[in-house]
Formats: sequence, C-alpha cells, structure tokens
Amino acid sequence: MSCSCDSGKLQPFESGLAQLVNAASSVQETEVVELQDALGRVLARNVLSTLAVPPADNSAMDGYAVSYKDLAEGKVFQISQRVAAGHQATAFTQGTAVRLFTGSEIPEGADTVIMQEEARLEGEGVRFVGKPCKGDHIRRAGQDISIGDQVIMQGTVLAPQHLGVLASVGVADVSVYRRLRVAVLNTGDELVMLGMPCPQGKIYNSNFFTLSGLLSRLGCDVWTPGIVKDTPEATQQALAKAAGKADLILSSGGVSVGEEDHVKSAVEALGSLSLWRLAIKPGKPLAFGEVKGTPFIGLPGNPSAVLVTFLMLARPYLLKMQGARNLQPRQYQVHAGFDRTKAISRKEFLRVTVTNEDGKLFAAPAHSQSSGVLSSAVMADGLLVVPEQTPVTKGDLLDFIPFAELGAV
Ligand SMILES: Nc1nc2c(c(=O)[nH]1)N[C@H]1C(S)=C(S)[C@@H](COP(=O)(O)OP(=O)(O)OC[C@H]3O[C@@H](n4cnc5c(N)ncnc54)[C@H](O)[C@@H]3O)O[C@H]1N2
Ligand code: MOO
Repeated sequence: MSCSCDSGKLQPFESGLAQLVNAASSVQETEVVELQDALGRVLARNVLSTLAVPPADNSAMDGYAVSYKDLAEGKVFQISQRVAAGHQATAFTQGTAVRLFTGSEIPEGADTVIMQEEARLEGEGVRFVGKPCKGDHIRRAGQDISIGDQVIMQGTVLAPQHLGVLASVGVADVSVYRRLRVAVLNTGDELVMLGMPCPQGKIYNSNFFTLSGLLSRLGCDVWTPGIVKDTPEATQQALAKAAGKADLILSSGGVSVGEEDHVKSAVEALGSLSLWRLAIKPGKPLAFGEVKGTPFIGLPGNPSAVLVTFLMLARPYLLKMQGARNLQPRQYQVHAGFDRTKAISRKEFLRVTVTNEDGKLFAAPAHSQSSGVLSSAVMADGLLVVPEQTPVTKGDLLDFIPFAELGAV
C-alpha cells in the first residue's frame, strides 16, 4: 500500500476514506442473542418471515362488520355477534351486523367495516348513516408482512423498529456479529484522568470520554491501558499491549510533527503506516496502519479533531468491521447562512446549527471552529461540509450531516 506519509502532501479526504474502508475486514464470528439484547447489533443473517402479519383480515376501527351488498338506506341491522380482538368469530349470518373492535378478526362473509361514529343504535339493532365503500376499514391478512418475505437484511444495524418487526414475526432471538473490542490510547504528559487532582499545566483527559461514548453508541467494547506518557518507550509499550487485546487500536494525540509526538514512529517501529495526513480540517494528521497485525487508527489530539475524524473516518471503518451494510451517513443539502471569502486547501467539517427561515434551512457556524474547542460541538446540530478551495456565499447549498445520522446523540 502506498503511503503519503513523508511526501509532505496531504491526501484528499475521499481517497483516504476509501483506503480505510477497503482495508477494513469484517468479523466473521457470530452469536445468537435474545431480541431484547439485540438493539444496535448487526444482523448476521437475512430473516425471512414464517408468519403473515396480520395473520387474518381484521378491523382497523371500533365499529360493525357487514356484507356490503346488505346495505340499504335506513335499514336496521340485527347485531348477530360480538367479536373482541383476540377472540374467535362464529359463522356470519348474512343480513346482520357484527359488533367488533380494532384488531377483531372479520368473520368470513362480512366485507366492510363501518366505524361506530357512523352507527345509530335502534333498540336491539343498529342503523348506519353515511356512505361506506366496499372493503372500508379492513386490514388484509399479510398486508404488513407475507409468509416468506425477507423482513430484515443481513448487515442491518438493529434499531428499535427492527426489533418490533422481528417480534411481529415471532423471532425471539437473532444471529448477530460479535462485538468489536477497541483499545483506546490517549497520549500526552499533560493529561490526567477524572477523579485525580488537575495541577497547573495539566488538563483532564476528555478524549477518552468522547471516544468511549462514540464507541458505545456503535456497540463496541472499550479497553484502555490508561493515559500514555509522551515517550517512545511508553508509546510502544501501550501499542504492543493493545495489539494483543483488540480488533482495532484507536489513539488520540501524538500524531503531529512535534518532538513529543511519538505515535507515528512507534507504529512504524512495531508495524507499518499506510496513511498519514489528510486534507481535512479539523483532523489533518490522521494516521492509519497496523501494529503487530492489529489495525490502528491514530486520531489527532485536539478534542474537536477527535470527534470529527472519528465520525467521518473511524466510524465507517468500524461499521465495515462489524459487518454493517450502510457505512455512510445520509447527508442533506442546506443553505450556508454565512459568507466566507477565504477558500482553504483542506475540506472543512464545520460544527453548525441549522435553523428554518421561511421554509429554507440555513446553517450557521458554531461560535468557535478551533479544533481545540469542543464546546462548540455541544451547541451544534451536525457537520457542514465545505469542499476544499471553495469560498462560501450566503445561500450556497452545502452538504450537512446531522449528528443523529452519525450516532453522536
Ligand atoms: N508544527 C506543526 N504543528 C502542528 C501541526 C502541524 O502541521 N505542524 N498540526 C496541528 C494540527 S492540525 C493538529 S490537529 C494537532 C494534532 O497534534 P497531535 O495529534 O500530535 O496531538 P497533541 O499534540 O498530542 O495534542 C493536541 C492538543 O490536544 C490536546 N489533547 C491531546 N489529548 C487530549 C485528551 N485526551 N483530552 C483532551 N485534550 C487532549 C493537547 O493537550 C493539545 O492541546 O497538531 C497541530 N500542530
Ligand atoms: O487538523 Mo487540526 O485538527 O486542524 O487542528
């Protein structure tokens, strides 16, 4: 694999992403889990239905079932039976009405339901007002799912609605790909872990929490050796330990060019680097390679660069490893709510808020786009993509990716 690593050139985002995703190999191991434990897991087999949903024609309304041909203006129908949902109907008597409820099975021979708001009780009978059409308010057997339908495809990340559909066809447990184990290494002598005092010159390790939160949203198990000191030895030691323990090593910090940045050289000492530095802002010094055969993604240390590079690069990589079918988030075009005459050479992912102005959506950059500032991501709704070398004029259409599409919720 060619590495732009020391050419001084920045690789375009698109080819970097393609390189990453192509290199990701999907796990093969599967496990069977109960449906209530399957949320967020990736389905390992297509599921075909052995049931029809609904299993029989049933009423969509509380009301009365009749045979359409019996309807005549002013006619009073005898109520021949009452069928509650979940109870069996007896044979239908032509010329009568059947009292039923939403979900009640339609007795064979009845073909139309009239809702109770259009019914008038007359003594023991019932008269209908209004003009029903034949077949009104009947939900047909199999209208949702037929026997043999493929209900959910392999590679689907199971959302609550998938669980509901699987339950509706009686699936109590499902085969899913095994969880990934991700090692998170946060490098930096300035870092202290939460719960410890934070003396002058130190900062709290916030990247660990951003990353472990993002990884949990993806259903990954997180392992960490703790904070990694800025020495070549400590960096190599942590990488070597992580290599035996994880499907992917994810680091933050130490990938830039300073004397205290040891991650790149440590990866090269223990394995290899196939990508370093993308033409993106934030996140330029992103690195990708392997350590003793374990894939490695090195995110820059700046907290917003961590968020953006994880969402745009590490996330599709992990989704592919998990066996997921859709790797890319949906994006929507919105109008720029700002002017920016200066074009930059890197593709930018701006943290923006989106508001509706007279039916048009406008994106406005959050208060700071510094890659060291994470609080602006808290105010934002998602990322606005500004292509490289492109000035922006208010009203221009640009791609917007909501945080919700990226699992950052
Ligand atoms: N001479 C140059 N300097 C820098 C360049 C460059 O091209 N030439 N690139 C800049 C860019 S762009 C970025 S992004 C950063 C990335 O640097 P590193 O990945 O080496 O990250 P660090 O230097 O270790 O840290 C950067 C910044 O982030 C803070 N940090 C690090 N880890 C954490 C953490 N776990 N929690 C909270 N904050 C963290 C760290 O204290 C630094 O302030 O390099 C630029 N420099
Ligand atoms: O890419 Mo860095 O995150 O631009 O500061």
